[in-house]
Amino acid sequence: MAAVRVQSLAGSGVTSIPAEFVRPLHERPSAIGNDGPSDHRLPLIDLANLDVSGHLCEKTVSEIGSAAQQWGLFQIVNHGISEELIQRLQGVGKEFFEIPQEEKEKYANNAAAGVLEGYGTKLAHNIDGKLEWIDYFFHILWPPSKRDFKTWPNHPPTYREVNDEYGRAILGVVNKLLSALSISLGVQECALKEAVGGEDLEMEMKINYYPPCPQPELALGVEPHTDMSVLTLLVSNEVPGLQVHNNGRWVTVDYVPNAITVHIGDQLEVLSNGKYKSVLHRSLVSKDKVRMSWPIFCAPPVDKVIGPMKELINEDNPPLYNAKSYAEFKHRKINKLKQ
Ligand SMILES: O=C(O)CCC(=O)C(=O)O
Ligand SMILES: [Fe+2]
Repeated sequence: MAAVRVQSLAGSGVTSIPAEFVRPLHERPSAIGNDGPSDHRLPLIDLANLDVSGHLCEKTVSEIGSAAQQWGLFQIVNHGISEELIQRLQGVGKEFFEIPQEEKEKYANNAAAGVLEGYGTKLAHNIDGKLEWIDYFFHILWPPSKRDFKTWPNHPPTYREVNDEYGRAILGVVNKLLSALSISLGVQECALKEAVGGEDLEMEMKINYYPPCPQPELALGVEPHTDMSVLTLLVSNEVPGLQVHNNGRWVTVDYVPNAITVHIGDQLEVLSNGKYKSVLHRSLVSKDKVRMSWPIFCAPPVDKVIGPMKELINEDNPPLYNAKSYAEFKHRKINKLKQ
């Protein structure tokens, strides 16, 4: 049976949301502790001076390191990716979601069978069977040898070239961030990149499409989670919705034009032996606007064994995490098994 798409449901003009989308009281956006004042500004880091003639600027490195420790999430500006390229990326993603439903269904994935690439809608596999107000598109972006163009949108025709260009540009930013995060840990500049597979590092593109929701106060776009990745780099359209959990409350991430939001993922928490925090985050939906976001998940190849970096372990700092292959980590996380 074909999945019911949230975009179709929203487009059918419903004025109340089906029961599966109604979150329990404590999860709702307005629950106590969920709507605390955003008095804390999330770190916004200017990368303009990060790399001056091959030397990483100490001040910027320390800003990145502190943000990774205290928040596990930060926004970066002057990252070197043009506004024009980000707009083109968003343009082709938006165009895909605007094609007729039956055209989109030609790309349907089969998440239940483990085929994640393609067009999808989350199936309920959380304990209370709740659904999320979101459809998505997902495909491997990097390395080029792992791309399967059959799973990429053919429409619009420029989808491939724009994503290729954006992927290459993002990889440059990822490399710089991994260098800065290594230095801030006190290990060699190339240490993290090597630990996550070097040139075999993989990047996955997800396009999140959150249709307008008649009862946004009862629903969630994406429920609270941490990303399994090393790093996630995300751009969104102008509609806010992403929230991060910090000091016992949810803090909304402001929309900053042309900024990229960087999440520390589970693999970096493990590699840093807990110094960097994999950030708990979720997203809310809007009553009358479509929200879209484009996270890129940077991950090790599945056979890469990830554990706390040896340089960080000594008598006073025992390893806090077990080493295991990324495939094993994913299996445990998806099946909610102990790591
Ligand atoms: O849409 C967002 O801002 C966040 C989405 C997210 O957390 C995810 O897709 O993993
Ligand atoms: Fe996420």
